[in-house]
Amino acid sequence: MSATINTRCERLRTLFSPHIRESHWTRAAGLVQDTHGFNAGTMLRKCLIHISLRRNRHRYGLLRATVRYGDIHRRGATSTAVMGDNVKPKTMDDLGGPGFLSTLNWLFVKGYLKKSQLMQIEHKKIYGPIWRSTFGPIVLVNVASADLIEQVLRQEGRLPIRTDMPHWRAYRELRNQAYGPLTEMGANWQRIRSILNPWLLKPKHVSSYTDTINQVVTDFIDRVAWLRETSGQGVLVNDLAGELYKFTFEGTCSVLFEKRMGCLNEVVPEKTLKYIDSVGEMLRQSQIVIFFPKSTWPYLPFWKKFVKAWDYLFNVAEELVQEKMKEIEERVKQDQNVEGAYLTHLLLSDKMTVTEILGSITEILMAAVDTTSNTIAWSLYELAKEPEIQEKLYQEVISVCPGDKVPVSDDIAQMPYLKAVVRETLRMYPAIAGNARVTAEEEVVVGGYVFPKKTLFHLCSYAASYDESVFPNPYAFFPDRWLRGSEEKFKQHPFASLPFGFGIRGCLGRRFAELEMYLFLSRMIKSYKLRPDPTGAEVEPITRTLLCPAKEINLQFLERKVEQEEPRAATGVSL
Ligand code: HEM
Repeated sequence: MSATINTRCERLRTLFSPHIRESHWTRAAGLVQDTHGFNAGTMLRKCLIHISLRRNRHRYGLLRATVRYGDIHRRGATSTAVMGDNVKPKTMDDLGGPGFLSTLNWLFVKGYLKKSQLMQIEHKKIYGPIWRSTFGPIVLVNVASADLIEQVLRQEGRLPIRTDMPHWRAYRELRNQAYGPLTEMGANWQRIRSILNPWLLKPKHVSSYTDTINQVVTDFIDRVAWLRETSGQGVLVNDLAGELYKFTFEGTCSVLFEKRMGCLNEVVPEKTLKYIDSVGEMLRQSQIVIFFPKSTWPYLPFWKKFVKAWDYLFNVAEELVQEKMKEIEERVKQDQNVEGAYLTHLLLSDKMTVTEILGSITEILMAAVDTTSNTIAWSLYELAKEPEIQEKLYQEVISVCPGDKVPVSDDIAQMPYLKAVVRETLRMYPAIAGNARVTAEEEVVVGGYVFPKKTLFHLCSYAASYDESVFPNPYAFFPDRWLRGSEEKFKQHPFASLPFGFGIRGCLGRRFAELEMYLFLSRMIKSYKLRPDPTGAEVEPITRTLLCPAKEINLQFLERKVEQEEPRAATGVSL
């Protein structure tokens, strides 16, 4: 290494010594030697990116990380942390972005409160893929490209934190309830995830839920027939997302508690309807409460509604837990076998207190229902608009499961197009349009900026999954882009669409949700041809904490066995 570079190295080392470990430094210095002719600024960038991506080095290698960084840099996505020899790293204060008043203007005057997913795209156009914004007491750093999302996630630390969710946690403190996987943090979060994970994430356990899920799918198919006849002029199903909500609630309760709730009966129990309303209400109020400082919450009507909704969600879960405990006690008394499904395993394992189980079950049930039902609703909505894609899916399903054969989990492994349909739906309609991470353990470098510990990063998943440079023609529903061997799949960035999140803090219900969606779609497509709402109504997504349809999705279900002439004369709509 030349003397000049050595001197510069030492100067940079002094400046960044708290952030650079010896091993990182040695490696970065080696790189400078390899690429002589680079100036000290380039070297610094290499050092920083090396540090920021160090957990990445085994998988991608330092060279690729550096090349990636170079790409971002050339596109003007980040600002260099270097100013000749006067090296001054850029910080959060150097980031552009809307202040609090401007944010209020965007949300309440320009009307983005309900479509904040689109605000990600608009802000990215204005500020580039990294910007800072202020929401009441909260300052966050938004990252909206696959590269930058990767950089944040690779530095999430040993015990990742999504956000500290002060209002959700405050409810639990108010009512003396335990935190569940969504709200818990640190070592206790790790402990409860290690107990909750096996029966929801291990493939062999998840595939054991196939028959239970298939029974619920059968009931839903019957319900579709009933809805078409009673309220759909023989063909329509109105408010599909609402109907699917009942399906996922029933499916989740069957798997978690081995209990049928009667949600798919002709008359839906009052309790289920109230549960559905309470989840909606809690998510709506949650979005508003967070804008206000914690000290004002007790005086806010939004907070009271938020608390009331959570009370109901906890009450329903508590009843189910109590019931299961009684059932187990009875069986033990009668010397009967007490094997069972998810809740039974938790209760029998003795690794969590009953209060902890209640905290976790409430959150799991809440997290399971909206996410999966909306994703299925969007799949059906897109399939109805695209008869060719639907036909391709139908042909795949009947080639694996001809005649009356009901698909089971092993069959799904042979249905790549079905998986691509779900993947594409999740790209276009990610149930969580914006994920988050708080980098609690260390300072991090993202996009060439140095951020202090406890920075809250907003991962703009929606904007990233509509990035034209990763997904050409991003507004088109094109499942083929996910097929192995397709040209596009080859170029995709693995962090451009992460619908179930990432790493050890990733979705607890991913495998269960996927199985439920695959079984549902494969069976529905075998039974019915889908066609759009005869009125031609288009449905946009809105953000209500989760991404949801802005209005009812109504679709036509044409029976396949007795193929109907389409379109139905009564509708007068050409398809
Ligand atoms: C299509 C369906 C679903 C989608 C798109 C989805 C998406 C997500 C995402 C993006 C996260 C955040 C992960 C991260 O921060 O990296 C998450 C977390 C979570 N999900 Fe899901 N989810 C779905 C279904 C489910 C189901 C069915 C369950 C339960 C059976 C569930 C339970 C959870 C829980 C408990 C967490 C919190 C995990 C933690 O913080 O440790 N989800 N989900």
